[in-house]
Amino acid sequence: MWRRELAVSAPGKVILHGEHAVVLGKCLNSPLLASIADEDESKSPSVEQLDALREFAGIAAGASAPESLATLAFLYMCLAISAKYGDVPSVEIVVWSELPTGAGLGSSAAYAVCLAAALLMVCGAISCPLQEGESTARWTEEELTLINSWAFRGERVIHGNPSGVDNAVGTWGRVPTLRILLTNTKVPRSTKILVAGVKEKILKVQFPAIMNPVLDSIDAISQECQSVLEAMPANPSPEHYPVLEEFFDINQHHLNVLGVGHPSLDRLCQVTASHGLHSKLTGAGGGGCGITLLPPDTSPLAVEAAKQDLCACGFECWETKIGAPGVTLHSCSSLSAQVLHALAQS
Ligand SMILES: Nc1ncnc2c1ncn2[C@@H]1O[C@H](COP(=O)(O)OP(=O)(O)OP(=O)(O)O)[C@@H](O)[C@H]1O
Ligand SMILES: C[C@@](O)(CCO)CC(=O)[O-]
Ligand SMILES: [Mg+2]
Repeated sequence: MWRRELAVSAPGKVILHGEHAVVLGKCLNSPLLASIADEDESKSPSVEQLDALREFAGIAAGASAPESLATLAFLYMCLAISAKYGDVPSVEIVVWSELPTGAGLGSSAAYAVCLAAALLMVCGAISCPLQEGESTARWTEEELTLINSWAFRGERVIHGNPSGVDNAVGTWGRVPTLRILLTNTKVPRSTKILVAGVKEKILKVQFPAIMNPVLDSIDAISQECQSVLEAMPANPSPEHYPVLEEFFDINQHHLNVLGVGHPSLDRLCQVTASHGLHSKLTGAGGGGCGITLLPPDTSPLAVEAAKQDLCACGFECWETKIGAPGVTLHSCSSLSAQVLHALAQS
């Protein structure tokens, strides 16, 4: 029997500005996202399709356990891709994530992007770009667009009403820009429920006039932040940062107004502020992760002290840079021992 082992990876994401506003039609100014809006089949899967799959898999309506949503997304993608491009051959799929799931870092989109790429490749809808002897390879722009559109549909299963931002980052990646501290409050939350809560709040009779200006302001912050980042040189100097820090502070307050804050995130912001650093939640909020901007002149001692205080709150933090390549195909022989070990345990 012909047998080949391949690995597909996709990055998670950190949203600087625009979470929630993007679901409500703001901030969609990137050509990547325009391609999502143009996607004819972006309304699928239908409610009926999902009901039928739930019945088939014995998953109760409204079930939100991670396994149920992951299974449903897999079943939908596998069947819909088979129906459109020809049968998915017999495959064994092992999934493992280095990202914390349900914490605001786009784990659901990374999962959907990897599944889309793997399923489309095994049924021949996209090529297998890895040549003999290569350790990694990426797909063509046209193939990435197809991967992204199927990942978006997978996201719809897990998340209900995704904007498409997370799967676009998982597919195309992002160039490195800023140094940040990424903190996981470890407070679990569901993106689906938080996004639905914001929608409900905005639709209340008296609220549109109150909430729409908040969304407009978040949109303006995203646009201004983009202008500042575009004007920044590769090695930015400290004077570019005060305005970015103010954007963080203002947006964090706005997100609290939308109802997606959490006491753990307030604590995170207070702790970092006591070391002169500015933070905001990232992703859907309600717990999960926060990001702290680290300007180039931040003293290493201040970063260390902030990390210690955050860990003392029971949080976990990493110093990192925003930026990663998008979905990538790897030969199994090139995977690190740590990844191979994790896959063997999955
Ligand atoms: N490695 C994985 N294996 C299986 N399912 C996964 C995996 N990673 C994520 N998921 C699915 O994604 C769900 C979490 O998605 P959710 O959108 O709530 O959080 P997130 O994507 O981590 O954060 P955000 O959407 O705010 O960036 C899980 O409940 C599970 O169904
Ligand atoms: C809250 C949200 O804006 C970001 C989740 O990472 C949802 C989305 O864009 O789909
Ligand atoms: Mg998600």
